[in-house]
Parts: sequence; C-alpha cells; structure tokens
Amino acid sequence: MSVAEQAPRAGVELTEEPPAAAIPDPRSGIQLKELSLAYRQGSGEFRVLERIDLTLAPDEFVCVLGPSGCGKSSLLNIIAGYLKPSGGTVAIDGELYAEPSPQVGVVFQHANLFPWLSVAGNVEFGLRMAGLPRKERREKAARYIQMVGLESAAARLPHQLSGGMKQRTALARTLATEPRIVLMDEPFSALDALTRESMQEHVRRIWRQTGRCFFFITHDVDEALLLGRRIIVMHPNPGRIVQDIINPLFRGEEADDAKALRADKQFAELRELLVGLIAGR
Ligand SMILES: Nc1ncnc2c1ncn2[C@@H]1O[C@H](COP(=O)(O)OP(=O)(O)OP(=O)(O)O)[C@@H](O)[C@H]1O
Repeated sequence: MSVAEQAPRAGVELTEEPPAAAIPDPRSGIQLKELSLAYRQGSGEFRVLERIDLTLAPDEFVCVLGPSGCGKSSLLNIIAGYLKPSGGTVAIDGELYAEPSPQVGVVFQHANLFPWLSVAGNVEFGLRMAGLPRKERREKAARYIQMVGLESAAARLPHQLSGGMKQRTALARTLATEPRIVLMDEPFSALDALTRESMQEHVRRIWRQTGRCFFFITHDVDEALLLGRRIIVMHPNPGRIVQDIINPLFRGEEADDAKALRADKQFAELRELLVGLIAGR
C-alpha cells in the first residue's frame, strides 16, 4: 500500500509497529489540554488557537508544520510560559505551570547571543543566573559546548562565529540549563542549505544523547521528515491540530544518515502527502 493510501488521522500511526512513544503515558512528559488563544478584534475576537490537546512523551521529537499564521509560534510561546492562553492548561509530568520555567528551554530563529561574552560565557550565563557555583557551571558549560562540537571555539566572541556556530552556541546555552523540553522556533531558517543540513545532524545526535523532549517548528517538510519521530500539522482560523502522525521514516539509531533517509522510496511520497495536508488538500 502506498503511503498516500494509508491516510493518516490524528493519533493514528502509519508504522505497523509504532514506537512506544506513540502512546505517551498521560502522567509523564508534556500535556497540553484544551488550549485556546483569542485576541480582541473590534467588538468581536480573533481566535488564534482552539482546543489544542497534545501529550508529548518525555523523549519525544515532534516537528510542527503548518501554513503561516496558523498559530505555531503562539503555541510555542504558550508552552514557554511567555504567553497566557485564553483557556486550557500546560503541564509537565502532570504539574501545571503558566510562567517561564527552568524546565522549558527555547531556541529561536536568531541566536541572540550576548555580543560581549564568549561562547563559553554565553553558555554559562543562564547557569550563573541560576546561582550555580563557578566550578560546576564551567564543567556543565564545557560538556554542552563539546556536545554541539564547539570546543575549539569556546573562547571566541559571537562576531567571530558563523551563523551555524551561533545557533549551536544558542542550543548549548539552552541545553546547559537541562530543561525537560526544548522548544525550537524555525531555528535553522536563517542558515544556508549546507549549514542547515549539518545543524540537523547535530540536533538529531543531541536529541538521542540527551533524551529530552524536542518541540520543533519548521516550514520545511524535508526537515520535519528528517528530524521528527512525530509530525503534527496545524491549520489556521482558528489554529488547530489537523494531523498527528508517527513518521514512518523514523529509524531510531540508524536515523543519522540524512542521505539514506532522502533516498528511501517513501520520502518523496510522504513529502507530497505532507505538502498536501499543509495546503488542506
Ligand atoms: N498580539 C497579537 N494580537 C493579535 N493577533 C495576533 C497577535 N499575535 C499573533 N497574532 C495573530 O495570530 C495568528 C498566529 O500567529 P503565529 O505567529 O502564532 O503564527 P505562525 O503559524 O507561527 O506563523 P509563521 O509561520 O508565519 O511564523 C496570526 O494571524 C497573527 O497575526
């Protein structure tokens, strides 16, 4: 049966034997319940998000796709605690929160590094704010700088880094605080194609090493297929989840070879299917 014939539906896996994470334990990981967001517009309201229900396993890698304006960033900002929803709740391991929390880390499209601090200084910054003793924060920063492959650039200032190196510093800075969930909002969209591919490899490896939950917004269907174990498609007006699928191309440990994944005969088919889903076809 072709992939297109196996029409995916919300919560239904395309794989014959879905990974255990396909059925997350509702008591662990991240739980979004009936989230809604609306802004006042004249005498009425503009509904940005409506009834978002989502449970993510503690080690999930979910990619979020959807047309511009469907509410992806708004959803991320709510999970980050930056934006208050009009209704619904967000919880980690069943514990509700509504403010920015050390359990939630965010990586944006632009690294926003402190220009006067070195790579190591930037990565250590959050740890210093958290009151970690000097020795401990040095060790922790060094561990995550190594994880993103920037050991030899640890003393450099941001203006001495390439775009990819800046984003790797931002990722190390976020990881160093050891959040339960890492939110990434189109983190590679400002990078050239080659750097982007290399960043995807870094992120895939880091995800496997850290075993944390990654919530990754992208406009790039290929990127979602290369990175996501789970892929969510949103539609606008109001913003809602219309598809929630287990990526049949996900190969766990073997998944670090992007070339092999692209060569998989299902890749093009899935790509087309997702493009159609995003466009509402
Ligand atoms: N403060 C606000 N007041 C009113 N409307 C807003 C506000 N912030 C966002 N919106 C609207 O909410 C909708 C969703 O925006 P959001 O940025 O979350 O979408 P998105 O899917 O992330 O878009 P993109 O892919 O272009 O980044 C848009 O129509 C936007 O105009």
